[in-house]
Amino acid sequence: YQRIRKSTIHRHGGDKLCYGPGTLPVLGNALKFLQPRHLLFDWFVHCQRKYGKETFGISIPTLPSGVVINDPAILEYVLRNESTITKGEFFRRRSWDLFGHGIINSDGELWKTQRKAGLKFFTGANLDTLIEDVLPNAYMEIRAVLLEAAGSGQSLDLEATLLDLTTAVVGRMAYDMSISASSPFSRAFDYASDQTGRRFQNPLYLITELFVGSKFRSSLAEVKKFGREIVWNAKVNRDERKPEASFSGFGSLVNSLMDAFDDDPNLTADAALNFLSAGRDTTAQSLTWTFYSLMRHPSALAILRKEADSTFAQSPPDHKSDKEEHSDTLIKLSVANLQPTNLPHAMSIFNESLRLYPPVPFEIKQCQVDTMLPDGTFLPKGSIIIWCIWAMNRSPSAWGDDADSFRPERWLTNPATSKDGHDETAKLITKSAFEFPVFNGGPRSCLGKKMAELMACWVLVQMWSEFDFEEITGTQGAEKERRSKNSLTLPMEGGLPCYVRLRAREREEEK
Ligand code: HEM
Repeated sequence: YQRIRKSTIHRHGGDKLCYGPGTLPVLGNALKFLQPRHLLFDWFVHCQRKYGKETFGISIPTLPSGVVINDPAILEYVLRNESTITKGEFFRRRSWDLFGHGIINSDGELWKTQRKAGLKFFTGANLDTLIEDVLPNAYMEIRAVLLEAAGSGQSLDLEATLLDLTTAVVGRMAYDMSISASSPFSRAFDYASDQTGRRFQNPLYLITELFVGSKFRSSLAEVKKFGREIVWNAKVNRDERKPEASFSGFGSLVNSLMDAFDDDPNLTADAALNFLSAGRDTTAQSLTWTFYSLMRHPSALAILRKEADSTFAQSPPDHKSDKEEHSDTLIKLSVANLQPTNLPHAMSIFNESLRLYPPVPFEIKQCQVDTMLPDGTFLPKGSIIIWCIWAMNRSPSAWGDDADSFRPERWLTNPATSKDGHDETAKLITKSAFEFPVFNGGPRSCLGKKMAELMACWVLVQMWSEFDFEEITGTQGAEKERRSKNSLTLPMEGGLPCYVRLRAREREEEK
């Protein structure tokens, strides 16, 4: 009896482990996982509301048994025990083809080496370069597209535009390369990411891919080819001793990675691709959902603009030409003036959007040894632990009865008292990484959190100061809550088609 008990998930103290609603006798939760992604999110939210913080079991035939956790204290335990509760084989097998030896996929020494190389990259000096040089230059390209759309009245896909921006920024910062979001690599990466995400929902993916996997395989080949190009480009730069190919500024990440891996091209290529994918998709998607939220909540937009206008008093930009230097055209922003103390309302809007639409909506870890969670749930070696950030972030016990509503004020100590909702004494509330796990927590917390927050504030201030965006609704289902399409992250299904106009303030002045 003891042997059987040690090989199954159970609760100490005699409490029975619950299983999610709709669990079937033999199939377990397999059918739930085959559903479209938004229905799976709904199911996790339903479970969260039914069981609160209680851990519950999940079972899918052919897969290791597992539990879903919902309690920040248990999540903290899981994330802090990185040496025994790791990414593991379950995750690695599914994402190997895309992420290979990269940081997202690795544990132990391989992970530590990449983490150290990454830490060298996210320095204060590099963040200054990002905000004062790389981001303004990359933005001038997409600003030209926005001005053209505003002039012609043509719609554009704002998600694609924001992805262009983050791809260009991460490409320049990390690899000193111009990368375009519409390149064959980017399209291949997008498809491969979608298919990799599906592997986590389909226990029979190995069989399915035998029949319908050829596009996936060619996309993976394209992605790997691009990884080799990054390394080749870095080597050329180093051999030519370009002054910027050093350990600070442009391209410094790939230099640190090559150094860490003794110039091994395969390891460096995998590592480089992982940083690119970790940084550009998540940031573009977080901005897309934030713009979407602002278009649907004009009062929050008014507060954002009030804060930006009063913090960065400026003359309206000259729209006549899109060829000027960014220094003549854009609001001058530095890392120091993009801090949350300076822009609490902008950060509250970004956080609230990240809460409702977390770019990494699920996480999975695997126990490398028999594990006892703090609530007495026993997990034999090999069990998986899942947490659904999408559902945790909508928990009424953690966020109140209005957890489903977009309400940036919940992030402020001094919720708006003035008539227009903008309060200059407001301060941003901080939450622990375990209560608000959008950037993960513990030793594997996101390395790019500060970079993402700075980019978000910069883009929100700059773009909304100059432009108005109007979501195109009326197409099928567009007026309803938008959904995410399948992926490892949270792209919007159908993108975010919008009309762009010069901000009304400027239009009024022009009349
Ligand atoms: C809003 C934007 C972002 C969000 C929501 C986000 C979220 C996350 C999450 C949840 C993880 C943990 C993933 C896992 O272990 O399964 C992570 C890890 C990571 N993120 Fe981010 N991220 C963002 C932006 C960035 C940026 C801009 C970069 C860099 C350019 C970056 C680099 C990384 C790296 C390197 C890791 C791996 C850390 C490790 O395993 O030690 N992230 N991020």
